[in-house]
Amino acid sequence: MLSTLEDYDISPLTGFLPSTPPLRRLPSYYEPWEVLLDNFHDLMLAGRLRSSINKLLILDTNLLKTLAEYRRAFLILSSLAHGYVWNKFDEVSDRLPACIAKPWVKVSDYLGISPVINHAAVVLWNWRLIFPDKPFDLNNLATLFTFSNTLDESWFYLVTTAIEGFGGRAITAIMSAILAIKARNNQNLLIALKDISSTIVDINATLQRMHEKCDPYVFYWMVRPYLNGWENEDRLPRGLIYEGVDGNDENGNPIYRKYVGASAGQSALIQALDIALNIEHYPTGVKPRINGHCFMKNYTSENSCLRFESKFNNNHNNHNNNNNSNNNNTTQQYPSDENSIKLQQPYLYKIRQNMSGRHRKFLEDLAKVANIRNYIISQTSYDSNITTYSPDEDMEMLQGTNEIVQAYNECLNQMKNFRSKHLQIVSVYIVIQARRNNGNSHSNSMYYSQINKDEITSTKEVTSTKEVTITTNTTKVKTTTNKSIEVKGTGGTNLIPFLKQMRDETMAQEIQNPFE
Ligand code: HEM
Repeated sequence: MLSTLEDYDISPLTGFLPSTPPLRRLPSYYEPWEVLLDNFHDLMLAGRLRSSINKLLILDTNLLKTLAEYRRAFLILSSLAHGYVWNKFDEVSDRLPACIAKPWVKVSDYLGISPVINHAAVVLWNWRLIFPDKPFDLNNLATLFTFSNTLDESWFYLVTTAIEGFGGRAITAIMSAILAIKARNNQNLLIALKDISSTIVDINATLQRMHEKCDPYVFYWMVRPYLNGWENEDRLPRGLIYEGVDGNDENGNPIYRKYVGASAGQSALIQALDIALNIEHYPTGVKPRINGHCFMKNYTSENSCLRFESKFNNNHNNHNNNNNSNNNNTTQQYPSDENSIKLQQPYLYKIRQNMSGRHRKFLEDLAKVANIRNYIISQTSYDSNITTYSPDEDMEMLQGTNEIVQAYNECLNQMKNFRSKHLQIVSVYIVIQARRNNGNSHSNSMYYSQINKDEITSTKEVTSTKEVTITTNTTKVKTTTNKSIEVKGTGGTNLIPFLKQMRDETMAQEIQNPFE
């Protein structure tokens, strides 16, 4: 059973965003952190960000009192940490000094979140209202911090913040749908489904505005590098040392941690919609199978994959292979009991560690009660021969069910539209940018296009497949001689097949309307 939204730190008005704008300054004890953030860009430009951070004293996190203060502390420490590690004017650092690492781990523990930059830090807890007396709206939002000090980066976060702002409506409608099903009130269910789909329409319209003020070049080359984590990261193959936190292993070597960085894929809102609508996602290259055997490699438990088959025999398990560096036995993620958690897209589970603990708990609890699709299917099997209703009442019920099926399918359709638009965005903001590095310059950015060529640190040819891997300071691109390109996502995912499958799985849940 679900607790109250408040227990999950969700607002019926603002969803996963805090119900009041995030705190803009910590109490005076934490002024050294705040001052460093105030001067972040100047210090970086002057080549003094790292040396200034190195001089910080280790501050005591016990003086943080409220949730808002913890969130602000998380934003500051994440920004300073990622600025320290990925500082564009220096070599990448594989160690984070204790003055950041120790408080960051403590604050993260409190929030139930991994100590790495995430969607919550840059989107949920990184905004203010320009006119505080005016409503929450994309045209009334500003960011608190950006790495690149560009309007493009602000816009990238704020479009996403505005999307999260629809979370209040979406979650309220989801809760209404669940209550309506409990009360077997189809009229209320219909209203709730229509609310959900109209909310997704607004989300999609907002997503479309990304192009207005966020230049793909700026995003890819000046922003994205700072959002990287230290897992599946060529420049930090062992991860990052959190000094003063983990100590050394039995051989006396420092212990490294690995985490994936920030991605809007960590939006609890989108995952909540998927869960509520019973949209199921599977490992890339795997599709459900009604009866049969699982052909996936690395699965020792036959039970855990009975319902699945490999779609592409040799290209089926990118996400598993890429995302289990802390977990050698891939079967551990999936209970063999099919009636509990089904075999799911592992990356989506993994990135829940980058959501706050209470939001993660909401998704887990929601999954236990989400039954909209099954309920609607049960309604479509209504048999007029065995009811005692009059023919008129029968007809009314059939029409009602018909409308509910259509309303549910429309929700799926809007989720598919979201994913189609998102795929276009990813192509423009990532894939085309990655290709640009492969020889083409950017007309407006001579300086950076020059840097990009200079940044190429190695190329490796795999002669059998004619693949060339180009490694730069900011990305890794695998290309073939005919210029086709494979680009990785935050979690090391082969992102286009992953995102396309996510889109296709959305419509796979469409309910056939028996009344049409
Ligand atoms: C310039 C804009 C954007 C870019 C370049 C982008 C890029 C990506 C990439 C590369 C992934 C693959 C997984 C990963 O690397 O984590 C991804 C996944 C995802 N992104 Fe975005 N994204 C953008 C904007 C947004 C926005 C505004 C949202 C809204 C919340 C969003 C929601 C998602 C979701 C939910 C996923 C998981 C896959 C899915 O559910 O279909 N993205 N994104």
